[in-house]
Amino acid sequence: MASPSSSPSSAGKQKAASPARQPIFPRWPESNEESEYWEVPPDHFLAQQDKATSRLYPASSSFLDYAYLDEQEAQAGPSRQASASDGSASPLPLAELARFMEASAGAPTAAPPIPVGMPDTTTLAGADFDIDVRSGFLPPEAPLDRLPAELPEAQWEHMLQQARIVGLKINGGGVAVDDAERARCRRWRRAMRELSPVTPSHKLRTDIRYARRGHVVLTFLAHFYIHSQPQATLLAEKGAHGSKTSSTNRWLTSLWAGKRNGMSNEQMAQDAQDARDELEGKYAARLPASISVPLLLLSSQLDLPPVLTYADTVLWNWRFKDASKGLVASNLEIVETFSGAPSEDHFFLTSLLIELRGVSALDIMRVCLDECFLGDSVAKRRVANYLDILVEVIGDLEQILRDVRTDCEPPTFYWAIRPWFRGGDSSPHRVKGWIYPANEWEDSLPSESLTPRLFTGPSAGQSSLIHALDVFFDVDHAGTKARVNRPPRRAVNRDGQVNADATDLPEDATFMQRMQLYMPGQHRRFLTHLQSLRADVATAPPVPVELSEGDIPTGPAEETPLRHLAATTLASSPTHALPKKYDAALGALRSLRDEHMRIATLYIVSQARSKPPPEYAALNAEFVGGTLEPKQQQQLKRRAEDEAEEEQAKAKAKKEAEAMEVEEKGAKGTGGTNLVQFLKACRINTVETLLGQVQAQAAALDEKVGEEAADADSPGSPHKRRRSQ
Ligand code: HEM
Repeated sequence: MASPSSSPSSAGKQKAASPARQPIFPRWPESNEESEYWEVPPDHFLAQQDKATSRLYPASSSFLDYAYLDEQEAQAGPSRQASASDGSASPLPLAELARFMEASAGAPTAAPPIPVGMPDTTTLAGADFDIDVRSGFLPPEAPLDRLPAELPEAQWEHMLQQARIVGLKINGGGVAVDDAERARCRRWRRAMRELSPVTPSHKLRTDIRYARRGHVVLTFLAHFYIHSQPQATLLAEKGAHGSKTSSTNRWLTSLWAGKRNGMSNEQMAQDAQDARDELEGKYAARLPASISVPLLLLSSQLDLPPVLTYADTVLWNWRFKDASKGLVASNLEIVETFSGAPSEDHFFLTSLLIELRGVSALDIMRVCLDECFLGDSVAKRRVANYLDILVEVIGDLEQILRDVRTDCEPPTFYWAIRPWFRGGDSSPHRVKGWIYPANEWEDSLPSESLTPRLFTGPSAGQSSLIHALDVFFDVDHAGTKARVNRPPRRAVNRDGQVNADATDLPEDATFMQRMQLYMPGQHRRFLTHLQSLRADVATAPPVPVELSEGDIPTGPAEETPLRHLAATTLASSPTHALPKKYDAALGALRSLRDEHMRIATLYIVSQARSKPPPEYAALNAEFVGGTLEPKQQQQLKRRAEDEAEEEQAKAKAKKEAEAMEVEEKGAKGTGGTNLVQFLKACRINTVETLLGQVQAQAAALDEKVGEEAADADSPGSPHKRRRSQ
């Protein structure tokens, strides 16, 4: 809470000082500012990504060298250099590509000057951050839903279409999948390996809509390729311990190899080898060059990691049902799914509709920020009114989220959809990380000589909208700020030095920060920009009762404009509506998180405790590639089920023992914070941002909702897994 000693005069001071104040941020974010904010450690995937790119194109630094690609491309269209507005032939920073495109498409290249002393909140819906006043974080035009046949990249579309025709199944499919189907899927994966990589053509390099579609297709192919392979772990583990399974399986594979299925001898031998290789996990975490080479390039261009992201599954994965009706909720449909199940469509659509409704939230944030910087009595009244509308909008977001239940079945979501999303950081049994050969030479190297790279799969936690709301209200996941009854978690010592050790950050903070790295570059920069809008706090920040002056964190602890205005208003006129409205809007955000937590409990935690439906029953490796009599199949199926049950019981006992140990130690997150704790922490961070007395009440309610799920934690919490990244 704003300390009464600091607050009464600060609004006045701020206003008085404003004419002399310089704009808080430049119109275009400076790259050094960004790199300061996002110090990417050398072993981070972004750094690795740059390395991979430079291996492929040695002349490039951290960005693609388009000149090199142009040279390579026989039928290049008008060269980039010729069309670049500055006439420079040097590599174009990739993050600038979209801006360049917008500029060349006739979008305004320069904004009118910002009056001195006023922050540039116009960019909250600015083209430079790829945010549109009508569509927010969604592109205003429907994304491209297919790369045209005349482009070389059409081969990716073809393979995606084939993936659906052969019916790729998660982990090779359950026990119901027959040999012929398995063989078809194996041949699809072989075709992916045999395909020569196509580097992005001129069209994809110069038209962002094409580049985005390319990323969508390649990331779907990547996840199809990795996750449709049979789970070979059981076999590998048992084989390593000399169990019979390995030899049984060899027998099955050779038995299967005796079937012709219309293949030549050579093809049969090849396929039998593939079946063995897949069972041994040879390709389990290694992308073929036909996917990884263009994916690394396009990812670099779009400033995204080379993995399926929220942008691929939601932001760029929709079309109009009827082009003439435009961007209205009832007129949108999802383009790509893995399972083809209506539940998956609805799952993505829920997020899409949230983004669409969120456009109003962005608009309100923008006008509020304008008013905050004026900060006079009229502005305060206006902000209070805008916050009323924001409560309604956030309420709508909650309703949309609640409605996910209408058409998305929890078991289908958990067993048939979610497993496709896993990134390389969360393969439950296999070696962590995926291998991305960066060129054909690397593709010929054995996996052991290449470094696996860790990426997280898509999560709506990558939605810039929710992050933007957090920043706007000043919800502090990093724990660097003092809040009522809460000292900053990242302590400042008596000498005033901030303990900047990242390992001290709570996991909810590192997760939220990491999620920003999976957003399209421009959206990430938008959040950085939004975070840079600080109230110019002339007076000392509030001092929590337990801390003395020397403990107050510096720098990052500055308040955001809205919170500052609300806090100073509370201090100077406790009955003013503004602080109450601020708390009410935060209450709506907390309520959204309450609902989200219920959803996560229903869709993940509860499902993880239940048995999978037969069609998704864990596949025993012995089924893979084997041809069995129905009686033998039954026997093996029973054995597989017994084993799965036994393993579940063991995992449960282990987890309980771990939980008890953690409780005894009173330590938090020794083995990584679990999913429930994580979501709960996000909600607590929201509650702690409240200014008023309602906080104690809200915290109590928080506990209650938390208890609904506290004892029901997912053994495979993705959050737990992410800790290793
Ligand atoms: C069936 C629907 C959903 C389920 C099962 C679900 C599940 C989860 C889970 C397990 C997490 C923890 C982090 C992770 O593993 O990714 C998470 C985080 C998150 N999810 Fe969802 N989610 C759903 C829908 C949504 C939607 C529609 C949105 C909004 C667009 C959303 C926004 C978030 C955010 C912002 C986080 C980060 C934590 C927070 O801010 O509270 N989720 N979700």
